[in-house]
Amino acid sequence: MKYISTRGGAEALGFEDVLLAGLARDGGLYVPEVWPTLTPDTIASFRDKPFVEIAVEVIHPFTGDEISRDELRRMASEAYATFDTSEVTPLVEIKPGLTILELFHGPTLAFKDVAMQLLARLMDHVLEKRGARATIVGATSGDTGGAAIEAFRSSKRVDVVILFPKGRVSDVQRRMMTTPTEPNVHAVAIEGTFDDCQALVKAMFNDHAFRDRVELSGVNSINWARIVAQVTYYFWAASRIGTTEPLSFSVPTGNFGDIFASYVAKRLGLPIDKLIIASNENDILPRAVATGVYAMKDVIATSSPSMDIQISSNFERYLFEASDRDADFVRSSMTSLIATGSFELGRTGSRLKQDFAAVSASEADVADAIRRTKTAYGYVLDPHTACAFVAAERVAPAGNTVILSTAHPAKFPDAIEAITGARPALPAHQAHLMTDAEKFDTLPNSLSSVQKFVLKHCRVAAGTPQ
Ligand SMILES: Cc1ncc(COP(=O)(O)O)c(C=O)c1O
Ligand SMILES: N[C@@H](CCOP(=O)(O)O)C(=O)O
Repeated sequence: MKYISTRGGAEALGFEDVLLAGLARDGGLYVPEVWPTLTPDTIASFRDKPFVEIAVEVIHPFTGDEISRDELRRMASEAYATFDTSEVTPLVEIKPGLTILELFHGPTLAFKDVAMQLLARLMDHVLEKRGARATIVGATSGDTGGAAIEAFRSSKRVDVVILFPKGRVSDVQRRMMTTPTEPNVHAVAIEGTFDDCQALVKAMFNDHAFRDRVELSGVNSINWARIVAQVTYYFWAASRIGTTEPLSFSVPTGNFGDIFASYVAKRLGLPIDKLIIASNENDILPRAVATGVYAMKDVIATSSPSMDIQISSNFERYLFEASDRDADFVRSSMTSLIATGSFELGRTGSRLKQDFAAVSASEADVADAIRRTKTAYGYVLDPHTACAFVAAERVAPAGNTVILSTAHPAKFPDAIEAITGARPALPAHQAHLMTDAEKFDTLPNSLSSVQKFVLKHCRVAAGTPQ
């Protein structure tokens, strides 16, 4: 299996190289040269398989022979043993036809653990094989950072620097990044927004001398392996719901990673009815679907901070597909976005409307949904999941709809307490979190400052022997 860049100007790479590369050298995102498919019989056989086996079947077509099924199975088994349930991502039917897919049973209580726990094992495996080392620089609006630090904190071959927007993540999210004490993990508060953090990361990838010097790698969903590992739970959900009718999925959306994973599941052959993009008040995607123009506004701080995003990285992967793989169109759209803050979707706009429905949930909608589901079903949604609940109520067709629950409500205790009057407790394994000492640096939104920090802290640049 080879991967090509959405901007058409980078060398095609195999899975292991794409895993380590993160962003393509022309600034684009990697996608498979050819989409694999799973047969209806294979998909039907998932009904009797545990999560790990489904993951192996879904991921292996993307790794090809570079990673054997047995190696993949071993790594997936280890990764998902860190979850608090053998089901990994259990389903809860709250009313007939409406099911919550709980993706928050991993160590940092958000859906990021599903991919990150596997990604860390895959990266260590490949680096070990090559006798190499890597420096990961990641951007987070709250959850990717904690998941990455947790997954890589015992890695001997990887240093991790995570940039988060100062004052714009919850206390629990921040502490998951700032309390680990291992010397290879570093959290940095940036004086800016998540979009600024993500732009800094992309700028470091596009500075080839820097990139090569630190062996830069990425764990944001710009990394193809993140997307692939997130495709697994769409198949898992369908296998457990067990209907032959296509399902609809309502997906809380920020960086367009998880919803793009649902699109990949559909391309692989999973029968899907409607894919619903659920945004908070940062409604760039619903506006793009409605108007055919992708136009940035200032970011608004909401009770679902992880989705306070304007530049949805993975939308580029979708544009590439919807334009029938027109790399020139993708490149000029991305150039226009950076230069002017917007671009016209052109003919991809009608495809977007066919492929997705999109809803923006206001803060009042979110609070109302959290109160109503608590009263009606005794179920407390986190604010991100509540956006997906609101979206499903508005546009889901008849039939079975799955709402992706991307975080545990205890990650956002202040927001939940303000809405319901009750403060959700952290699970026992995180009970120490709010009293542990914190360690982090604060930097301005400046590429040179962040690069200096990375150079100072990463072992590759320091010349530590392999
Ligand atoms: C809790 C939570 N829900 C939803 C999202 C949105 O996911 P994506 O960025 O893949 O669209 C995020 C951030 O990525 C998140 O942390
Ligand atoms: N919501 C994310 C933002 C980064 O998304 P990613 O999926 O590209 O890593 C976060 O919580 O950090």
